[in-house]
Amino acid sequence: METNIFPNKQERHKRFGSVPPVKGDKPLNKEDMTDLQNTPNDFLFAIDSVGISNVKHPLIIESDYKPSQQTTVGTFSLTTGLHQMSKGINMSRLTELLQEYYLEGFNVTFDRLYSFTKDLVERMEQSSAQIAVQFPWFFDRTSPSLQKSGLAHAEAFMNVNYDHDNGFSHEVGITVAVTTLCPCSKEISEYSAHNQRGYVTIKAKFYNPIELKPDWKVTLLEAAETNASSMLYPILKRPDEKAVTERAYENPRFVEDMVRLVAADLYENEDIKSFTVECRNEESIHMHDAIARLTYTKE
Ligand SMILES: Nc1nc2c(ncn2[C@@H]2O[C@H](COP(=O)(O)OP(=O)(O)OP(=O)(O)O)[C@@H](O)[C@H]2O)c(=O)[nH]1
Repeated sequence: METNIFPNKQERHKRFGSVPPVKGDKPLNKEDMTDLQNTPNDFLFAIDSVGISNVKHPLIIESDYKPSQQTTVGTFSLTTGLHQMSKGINMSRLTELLQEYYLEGFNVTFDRLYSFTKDLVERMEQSSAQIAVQFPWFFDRTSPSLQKSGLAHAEAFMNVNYDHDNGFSHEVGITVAVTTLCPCSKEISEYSAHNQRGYVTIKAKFYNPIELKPDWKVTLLEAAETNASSMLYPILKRPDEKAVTERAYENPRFVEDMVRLVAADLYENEDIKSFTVECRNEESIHMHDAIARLTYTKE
């Protein structure tokens, strides 16, 4: 092949429209640049939350199911309140703090998230801060008959807020995929019953999140899966498939049944203060979904 048939890279860029930078008169050093965000004035309103969302970042989670520790990818939202007299927050400090926590090994426990929001309030010189993180959680799952092991996953989230006046608040949750078999279809048909993949979403608040001993992810996962027609499995051989099919037939569930049965388990759990349960079935004999939702707060 003939070499040097192209102009060099700089020439090529020029040919494709690149131009040299203008000789500007704006300052180049940080200390000489205007700090617009920190210009004080009356900016009419205070703001509840301002910051960044859709931040992808690795994090560490621990679990009562195997693997007991894993690195996964979180999608973060990092925000603070903003005083009426401040024009803007210093957004670079949000990812700066995330990097500091990452270098220490960002293990997303309640403890660490509480500490993060408090650090954020100080760093941002505001009186409230919020962190919200959503991540896939992987766990070992063995098939019901032949005990074939594989990795399943659920989507989990943790939200923590801190403000000077009210302290900390939190909400955590999980979305779990399950099988639901239609009770009506089973009742009216000579044989078979249609079934579908259902998505159970549980949001919960705990009385004492910092001291919480059992893994909240496992608590919520089990509430969803043990009340479904069947849980899902990554690997199923023929004896396993038979077991799952028959178990689903023995445990038919409407979306209404799902949210009520899951709610009963959460009600009985003494660590849980309030919860919301939603079930969405992707109907296999319709083009639409069936949905139900239930919210409960203990006295
Ligand atoms: N407040 C605000 N910042 C934005 C907005 N859009 C982008 N920015 C960010 O502004 C950031 C730079 O601002 P600062 O964090 O205030 O930088 P700085 O003043 O050098 O940081 P400090 O030394 O910590 O005060 C960049 O990361 C931009 O992404 C916006 O709508 N509002």
